[in-house]
Amino acid sequence: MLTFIGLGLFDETDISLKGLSIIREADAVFLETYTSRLMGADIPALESLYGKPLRLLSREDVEQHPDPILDAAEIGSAVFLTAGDTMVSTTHADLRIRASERGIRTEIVHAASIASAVCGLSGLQNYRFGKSCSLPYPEARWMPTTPVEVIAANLSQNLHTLVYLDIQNERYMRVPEAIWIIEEICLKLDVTIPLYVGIARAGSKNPIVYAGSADDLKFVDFGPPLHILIVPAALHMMEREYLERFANLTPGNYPIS
Ligand SMILES: C[S@@+](CC[C@H](N)C(=O)[O-])C[C@H]1O[C@@H](n2cnc3c(N)ncnc32)[C@H](O)[C@@H]1O
Repeated sequence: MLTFIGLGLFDETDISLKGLSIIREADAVFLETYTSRLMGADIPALESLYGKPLRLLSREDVEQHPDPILDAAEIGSAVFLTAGDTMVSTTHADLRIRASERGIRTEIVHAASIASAVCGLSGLQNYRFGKSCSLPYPEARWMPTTPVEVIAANLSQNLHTLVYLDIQNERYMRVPEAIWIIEEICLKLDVTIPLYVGIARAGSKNPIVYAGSADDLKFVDFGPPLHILIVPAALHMMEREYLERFANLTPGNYPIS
């Protein structure tokens, strides 16, 4: 049996009671830390809550060499843990398919995801989001323009864009550096983004949400990671009022629908 369990957004207390009891009964507990992280909990805190040692997995372990996970699930009960919801913006559907091909039963225990948390924190309506994108750190001369192409396509259809920010080992992309990168790509593609919403530490006691132009947000201190960015389409009246109340948006020169 292989159970995919979401850990929620910030620390060890964000897991569901259902998820926790399955982990406590499990024979093998795997945790992947490359798609997202619980920034408010370290590995010893998780192990102490679960009463189990964790086996940490890299992207290669999951995507290229998943046999140790599947072997454990074949002979006993294995759990596969991910921050957020295990099946949101991750590649874990592939692992579930591989398990099924080997005749291993699977189940999912859902959890809060950044994809839904951003709606509550920003007031931007869930049904108005288009395709999301990921923003990688540029490397040497490599700076893919795809994220801005996705944003521009969404803006042309009056849809919001959720931009996931890169995580590389202990390096976490912050909102201001993401905006610098996006604005540089915008210059190349001749795209204008009038408004951004930056969010830090969703699920913690002190999430930060700021809305403003690139020039406003490039210099805001959002504090420690994780961070995420939204490029809103033209705002509905209630979205605008929400951002003014909860995200320091100053009434100004941005599109209203
Ligand atoms: C690829 S997504 C994985 C989403 C995860 N499976 C979920 O359902 O929440 C990871 C990215 O989402 C953003 N993110 C995840 N959790 C966050 C949080 N608590 N606060 C702010 N941003 C977060 C970061 O940009 C991070 O790099």
